[in-house]
Amino acid sequence: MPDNEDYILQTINLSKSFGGIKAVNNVSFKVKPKENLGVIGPNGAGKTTMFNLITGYIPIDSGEIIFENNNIEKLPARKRSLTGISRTFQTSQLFLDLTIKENLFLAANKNQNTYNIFIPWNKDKEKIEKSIEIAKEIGLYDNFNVKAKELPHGKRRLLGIGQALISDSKLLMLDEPAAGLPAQERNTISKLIKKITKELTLIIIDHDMDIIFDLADRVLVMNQGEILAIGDPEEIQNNEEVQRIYVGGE
Ligand SMILES: Nc1ncnc2c1ncn2[C@@H]1O[C@H](COP(=O)(O)OP(=O)(O)OP(=O)(O)O)[C@@H](O)[C@H]1O
Repeated sequence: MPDNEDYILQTINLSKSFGGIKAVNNVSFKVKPKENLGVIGPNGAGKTTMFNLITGYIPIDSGEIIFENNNIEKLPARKRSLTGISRTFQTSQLFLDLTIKENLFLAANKNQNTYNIFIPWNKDKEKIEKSIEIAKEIGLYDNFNVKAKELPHGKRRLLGIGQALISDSKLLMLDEPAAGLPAQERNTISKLIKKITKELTLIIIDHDMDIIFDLADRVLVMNQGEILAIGDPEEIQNNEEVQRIYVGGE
């Protein structure tokens, strides 16, 4: 059995109910450093709730979350993000009236105070350079001074990923980054994710199996709050129980 040190993230019997619904029920899994873990499952399976529990956006009912050998389940969301966990949301969290430059700069400053809007642009050379570097990485440097609201949907998603990336995250958690985008843009996002996660650990939720099977080293399948299966992409594609829950589905 490998030591805990071999894992960047571990959940142990993680559970959360909403009223009578067991949204996440005794979920235990481990993620290795730099691994890409895909998370799939039908609507309502508990995928986003699991993200919310790991990132601290909602409190757990019971269980443990261990990140780099430290229990983090009692830390508030902001402190978890400071340990190196960052995420995107299904719906955009951008400041639409601000430019790409400003959105990235604010995200870079979240260590001081979650999105401190009073930090003047031009005062922090290091963070400006980081914002430029990330804008180039996500392919948006040409739009650096364009307001987020003027960007098409696909570019907004890229900016959301840029915001998550800018804070030196070790574990990047992406919740349906390509949902609702046309095939070509999904492809662009998928390529970008592949490029940026070479040195990072990734957990990605998506309904697009092409994206998941292309990016993931392992795939975790959730159903009705529980883990139905976890394994390498081929194993999961051939798993009869997994096939059954998708029959007539997505
Ligand atoms: N804040 C909440 N209050 C009440 N019920 C909730 C809440 N959040 C989630 N649920 C319920 O918990 C269950 C799991 O929902 P969750 O959003 O985690 O599923 P999901 O797998 O992410 O689904 P989708 O693929 O549609 O995003 C569902 O039955 C959902 O209705």
